[in-house]
Amino acid sequence: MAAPSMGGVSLPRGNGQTVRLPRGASLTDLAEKIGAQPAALVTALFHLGEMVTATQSVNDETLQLLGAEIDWDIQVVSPEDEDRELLETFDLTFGDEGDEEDWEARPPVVTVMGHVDHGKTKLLDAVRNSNVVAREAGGITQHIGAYQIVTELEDDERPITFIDTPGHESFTAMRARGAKVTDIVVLVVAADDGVMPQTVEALNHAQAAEVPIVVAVNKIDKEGANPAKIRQQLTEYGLVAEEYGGDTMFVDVSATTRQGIEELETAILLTADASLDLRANTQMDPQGVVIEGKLDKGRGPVATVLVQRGTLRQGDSIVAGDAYGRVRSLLDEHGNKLKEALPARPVQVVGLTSVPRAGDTFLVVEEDRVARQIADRRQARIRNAQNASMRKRISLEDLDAALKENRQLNLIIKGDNSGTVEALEEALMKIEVSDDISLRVIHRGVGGITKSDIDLALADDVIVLGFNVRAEGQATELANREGVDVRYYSVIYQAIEEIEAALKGMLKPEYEEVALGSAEVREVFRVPRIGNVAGSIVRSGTITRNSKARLVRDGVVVADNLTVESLRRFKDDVTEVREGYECGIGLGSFNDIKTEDVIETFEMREKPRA
Ligand SMILES: Nc1nc2c(ncn2[C@@H]2O[C@H](COP(=O)(O)OP(=O)(O)OP(=O)(O)O)[C@@H](O)[C@H]2O)c(=O)[nH]1
Repeated sequence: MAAPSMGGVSLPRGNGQTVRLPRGASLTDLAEKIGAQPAALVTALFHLGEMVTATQSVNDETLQLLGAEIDWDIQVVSPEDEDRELLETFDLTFGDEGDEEDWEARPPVVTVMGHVDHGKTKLLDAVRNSNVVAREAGGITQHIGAYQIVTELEDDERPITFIDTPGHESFTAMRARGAKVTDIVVLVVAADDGVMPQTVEALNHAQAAEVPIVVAVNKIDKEGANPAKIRQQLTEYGLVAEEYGGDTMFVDVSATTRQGIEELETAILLTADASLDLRANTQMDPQGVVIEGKLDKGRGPVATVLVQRGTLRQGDSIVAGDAYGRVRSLLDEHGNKLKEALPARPVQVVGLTSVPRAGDTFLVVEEDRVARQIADRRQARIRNAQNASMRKRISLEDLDAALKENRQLNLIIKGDNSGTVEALEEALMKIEVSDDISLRVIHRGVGGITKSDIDLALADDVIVLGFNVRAEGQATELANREGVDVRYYSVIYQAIEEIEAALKGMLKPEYEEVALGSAEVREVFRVPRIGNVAGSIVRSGTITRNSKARLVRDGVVVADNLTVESLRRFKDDVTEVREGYECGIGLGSFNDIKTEDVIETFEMREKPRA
C-alpha cells in the first residue's frame, strides 16, 4: 500500500507487522525501526492528542495507540521481559514455584538495618555467637554476606538466616535490581540515642518494600537508655508497639550483655509465623539470588548465593547473572564443605568463570553449554545497554511518561535540618494541579544525599530534592550514571515553584474544538494520482487548507481525523475559501466521499488553564 499521510506527513504503514521496542523507548527509536521520520511520528501523535518530543521516552500505552494508528503492532519489551524470553528459549523460567506438594517450610531471611553506631554489627555478632551451631563449628566464622543460625529457644529450635552485610545499602541495591531476598527487617535503634535520620531511612526502605519490621531497641544496658521513648518516637512513623495496641514487635536488647537476644529471635519467628507463608519448593531445579561476589586470590570468583528454590548441589551447572560455571564446591559460613543447600540457605559457590553482582539471580540448568549461552547473551545485552545512551530515568523535563503510568510523582527530600525538611514537605504536599496527579514523599531526612537515597530513587523512579545539602561523591556518581534527577534548593518557594511548574507542564494540555467551516459535497471527481476530490460549496465559515476535518453523511460522522490536504478554486490552489463559494477539497488518502456529504473543518485550540 502506498504511504498514506497523516496530518500532511507521510508515514510507512506496517500492515499489522510487529515491531519490538524496549520499554521507555522514544519516537526516534521507533522511527529508526520502522524507517520513518521522527518528526512525522511526533506529528501523528499530536493528531492523536498527545504531545511528546522526538527524544522523550514514551509510555507503553501511547506507543500502542500510535502503533494502532499507523498499523504497526508495537510490542514493548522490558529488560525483565527480555531476560524471561531468553530463559524461555531454553525452556527455563525464574521464580516459578512449582508444585505446591513439593513445598516445605523454610527459615525466614532477616536483614538488620539501623542508624550508624546503633549496634548492627554487634547485634549480628551477638546473635551468631549465642547459638550452638556456631560454637560447635569452632573455627572463626567468616564473613560471606549471610549466615544461618539455629535458635536454642525452649520450645523452638529453628533456623533463621541473617543477611550480614548490614545496612540498607545492600537491601536497596538488591531491591533496585528486582531481587526480593529479605522476609523480615530488624530495625536497630539505640535506646540511648533515639530515632535518627538513618533509622527513618531504613524503615522507609523496609516499608516501601512491604517487608515486616521487628524493632530491636539496643543498648538497654547503657545509662540513659530510654526504650519507652523509642516506642513513642516510632509511632510517628507508623510503627506502633504491640503493648500500645499496634502490631509491631519491639524487643529490648543489649548486644553487649546479650540480654534479650532470645526474645529477639522469638519475635522474628513469631512475625514469620504470623504474617508470612515461608515455604519453598525443594524439588525443582535450584534458583536463587546472589548476595555477594568477590574474586578470591586462591579460589577465583566466589559468590555467596541464597538458595530460594530447589536444592543446590556440588556439580550443578549454574548461571548467575552473566557468570556461569559448574559448582566445584559449596561452603557454609564456617568454611565447611556442604553437599547440598536447601532454600533460605546461604552458601558460597566456587567454580564460576567470573564474579556475579549482588542481586543477580542464579539458576541451575541441565548442561554447561546452556549456562554459557545464557551468560553470553546477558553479557551482550549489558554491553548494548551500556553503548546505548544513558539509561532513561525520569527527570523533571520528561516526567510525563512516568506520570501517565502511575499518576504519581515520588520525591525524596533531604535537608540541613528537620524543620526545613518538614516545612518543605508540608508546602509541597499543598500543591494541587490536578485530581489525577499526586505527589508522594517516599523518604525524607536530615543530612546530605547519600548513595542509599539514590538507590531508593532508582528502585522507585523518584526525584531527589536537596535543601541546603549536597550529594556525597559516591551518590553523585551513581546519580549521574543512572540518570537520577537530583535538584538543589536553598529557598523553599523556589522548590515549590519548580515542582508545581513541572507538574503543570506535565499535565496533558486540554484542547477544545473550534469549528471553522462546513462544506456540502456536490460532486465527486476522480483525479489521477490524487484520488477523490470533493467538488463542494462552502455553507458556513471558511474552509482552510491543512485544517482538521471530518466527514458527515446523513448526520453521522463517517470519518474523523482527516485533513484538508488540497484546496482548489477552479484550477488554482488556494489557502482558504469562504462561505457561498465553490471549491475542490482533497482529503488526502481518504476517498470515501459521496455527494451530499458534509465536510466540517475545525481546529483544536489549547484551553488556557486556570
Ligand atoms: N553498651 C553497649 N554498647 C553497644 C551495644 N551494641 C553496640 N554497642 C557499641 O556501639 C558501637 C557501635 O556498634 P556497631 O555494632 O559497630 O554499630 P553499627 O550499627 O554496626 O555501626 P556501623 O556498622 O558503623 O553502621 C560499638 O562501640 C559497640 O561496642 C550495646 O548493646 N550496649
